[in-house]
Amino acid sequence: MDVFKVHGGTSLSGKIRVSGSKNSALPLMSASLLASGTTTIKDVPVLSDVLFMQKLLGEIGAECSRNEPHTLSIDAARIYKPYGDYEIVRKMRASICVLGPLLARCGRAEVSMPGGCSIGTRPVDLHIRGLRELGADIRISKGYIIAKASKGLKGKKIFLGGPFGSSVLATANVMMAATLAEGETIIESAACEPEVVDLANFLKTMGARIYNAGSPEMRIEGVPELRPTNYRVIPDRIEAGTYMVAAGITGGELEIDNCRLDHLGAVSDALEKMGMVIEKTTEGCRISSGKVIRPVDITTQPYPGFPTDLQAQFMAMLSIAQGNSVVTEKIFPDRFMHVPEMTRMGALLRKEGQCTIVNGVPGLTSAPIMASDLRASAALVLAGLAAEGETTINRVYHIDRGYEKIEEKLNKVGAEIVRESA
Ligand SMILES: CC(=O)N[C@H]1[C@@H](OP(=O)(O)OP(=O)(O)OC[C@H]2O[C@@H](n3ccc(=O)[nH]c3=O)[C@H](O)[C@@H]2O)O[C@H](CO)[C@@H](O)[C@@H]1O
Ligand SMILES: C=C(OP(=O)(O)O)C(=O)O
Repeated sequence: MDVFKVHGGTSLSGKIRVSGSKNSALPLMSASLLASGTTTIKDVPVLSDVLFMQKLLGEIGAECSRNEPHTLSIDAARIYKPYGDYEIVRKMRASICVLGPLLARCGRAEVSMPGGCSIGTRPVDLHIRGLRELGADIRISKGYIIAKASKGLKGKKIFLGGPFGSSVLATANVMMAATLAEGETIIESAACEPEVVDLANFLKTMGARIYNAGSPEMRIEGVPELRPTNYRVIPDRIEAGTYMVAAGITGGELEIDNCRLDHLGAVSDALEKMGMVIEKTTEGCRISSGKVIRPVDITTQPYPGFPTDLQAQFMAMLSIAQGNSVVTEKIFPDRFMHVPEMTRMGALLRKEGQCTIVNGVPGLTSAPIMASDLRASAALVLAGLAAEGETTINRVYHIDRGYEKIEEKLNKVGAEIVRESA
């Protein structure tokens, strides 16, 4: 298992390029199963999650190949096994996204209950409820979701809200299945995340009829079939937000290319309140640190609210702010695995229910620490960049799920991170 040795204390400066979005690319790859033929997706990041999805699609029968490093071709002419094996699906939450397309195209699917980051309980009841509403017969057996729709799927008005609001991947699954259903589907309480809109745009280029994606009430008119397409994935807003924090936590200045500021409204707002200056550039943005980091309260919410996937990274920066902040997690109330690790680095954090109170300290100190999940790992890298001395981060395989060459990108702008095989 690889470890990172992060030598902190240097201000970052220079230009960094954000990769294509992981959370967009993965559902797009599954959606390519909806059409017989070869779909090409550009700007697909090279990540372990993408490799897992390629493996899963390959076992289903769709051949994946990369002509260029970031261009992925998926030949879904034949599907010989509408099946998602536990050994792959347990590794990655997004693998549940093959369920809707397989059901719509083959009339049946058998997919293991998914895994993903250890960030608390992650049920799939909304996925199942949505697909059942479209007429699928679904049962759970031995950890597998077994779905059948021998007479096809039928459009319907479906309420997809759960106890924590909308669900990104349940919206994706139901939307994909509904593209080939008979008649009209309306998804109420649909997720509005940019990745959902990207998926809708992708499906539209395949011939799907989708209206109002990005609003809580989305409408889909079913069509008899979809065709393969060529498409470019949107930039990864979470990776961009992570690099914005990297500039702030090191008192530096970064130009961030391939970044959509319009997807980062709540994030930019929080950073500006913390004293950062953000300017739009043709390729993305330039972000410069203020004289001090000011505290700010953050509450994670569905888009356009503050993203849960940046909560840990912001906590790292708030831990050295001049004052106290409250971080409230409203999407995954237990997503605080980074708290004990940051505490080992001298952060003053007190968890109370779904909040963590952050008492800003003048600086962090290095320590051996353990990455527990993807975004917690990124947050620990950021904390390591700000800390005096050398921080050793164990289990960085988590970070390889969602950040392409993070150490190379950060080292180019002045960081000192060494990857070692332990
Ligand atoms: C691959 C991918 O895109 N992952 C993202 C996606 O995950 P994912 O789509 O799995 O997250 P959801 O949007 O579904 O989760 C939102 C909330 O709904 C709950 N819920 C979800 C499904 C369900 O059937 N029942 C239910 O109660 C969840 O426990 C959570 O409290 O959105 C999350 C929230 O923005 C992000 O943190 C993840 O990075
Ligand atoms: C939680 C994440 O991923 P997943 O949903 O695949 O676990 C993430 O991208 O931060």
